[in-house]
This record gives sequence, structure tokens and C-alpha cells, in this order.
Amino acid sequence: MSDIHPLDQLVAACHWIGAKGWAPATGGNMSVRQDAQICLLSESGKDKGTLTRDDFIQVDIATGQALSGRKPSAETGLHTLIYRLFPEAGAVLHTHTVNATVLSRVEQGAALLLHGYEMQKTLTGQHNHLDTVAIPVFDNSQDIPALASEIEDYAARFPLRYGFLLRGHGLTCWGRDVSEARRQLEGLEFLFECERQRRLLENA
Ligand SMILES: CSC[C@@H](O)[C@@H](O)C(=O)COP(=O)(O)O
Ligand SMILES: [Zn+2]
Repeated sequence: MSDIHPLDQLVAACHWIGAKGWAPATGGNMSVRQDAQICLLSESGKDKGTLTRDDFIQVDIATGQALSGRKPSAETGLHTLIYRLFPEAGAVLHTHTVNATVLSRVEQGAALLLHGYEMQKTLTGQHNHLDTVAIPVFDNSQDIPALASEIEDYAARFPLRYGFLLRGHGLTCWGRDVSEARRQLEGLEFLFECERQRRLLENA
């Protein structure tokens, strides 16, 4: 367990995500759980690759309301949903990568299926490239409460283990701590790149 404060770990993760180009033009949002009731969410509209500790806002997980007058992410409701669904979730990362944005539009089905990749084993609980990893894809919406409700309904019927894609928008993933969330993000992004290339080459 790291002796670096979780918020400082999250700030470092934001800089890493920014350096990767995975949160362009203020896209993306990140959070860390403070306790069972409160999470710390990135402030809306900021460049996520240059955030500091002061750019995170306390939000009530049960209500989605900020404890101060500042505006947390437009997608706060998706972060608080994850923290309510998964008490073990300690950090949530949302990114706007080209791979996630394009693949989620090319995939017309309800989930992006990943199969046959050794790097599936980077995902928590995955031990075999022969397994199929399903990443659900939801149509994008500006109505975050409605989108959160749709995702909650899905999670009541199907496993929601690694993250979900918003069509033409990006990826939201999570972990028990910042380190695991970073690994899930990096693993999924690698797999998305492989799958995008595979589909391009197979259709060439
Ligand atoms: C640059 S617009 C993108 C936003 O609408 C949203 O999708 C996003 O990821 C960032 O919103 P934010 O409110 O800054 O957390
Ligand atoms: Zn977004």
C-alpha cells in the first residue's frame, strides 16, 4: 500500500493521462474516494493534465452534490454511481482517447468483446487470453442522471467489472485504488488499440 496520499496519487495519474494525450481539450474527469460518504472529483472544464490538489471538489456520494459552491465534473453522477455500486472502488478515471471514441462507434453491439489477447491478463481477475472480456457500450447522452440509471440497470443484470464505453465519447474505468485504476486504464487502452488495428487489418 502506497504511503503517498490518494489525492496526490490521483494528481500524478492526471498528469500521466494528460501526457498520454488521453484527456485532450479539457475532456476527461477523475476522482478518488475519501470515505464511504465523500469522493473528491475534478473541477469541471479544467485541463485534466495540469490539475493540482486544489482542483478537486468534495462531493456527496449519495446525492452527487458538491459540498462547496464550485462545479465538479459534468459527469459527477457517473463517478458517484460507481462508488455506490462498488464499495471497494477507490478511484474512477474517465478518458477521451481516440481508440475508445472510435471503437465505441464502430462497435454497434451492446458490448465490445475482447478475446485472444495476452494483455487481457492486466485486468483484475483475468487469467487467460482465451476468456472473453466484455466492455459494455452505452449510447452517449448529456442527460447524466438518465445515463447513470441505464448503467445501474445494466449492472443489476450483468457483471460490470472493468469499465464501460460511452459511444463516440470515451471510457470510464475504476479500481480499488489509484494504482489499480491506472493499470485497468492502461490495459484497456492497449487492448482497444489492438482491437482497432485488428479490425482495420482484417477489413483492409
Ligand atoms: C470538452 S467537453 C467534454 C465534457 O462534456 C465531458 O465529456 C468531459 O469528459 C469533461 O467534462 P468535465 O465537466 O470537465 O469533467
Ligand atoms: Zn467525457
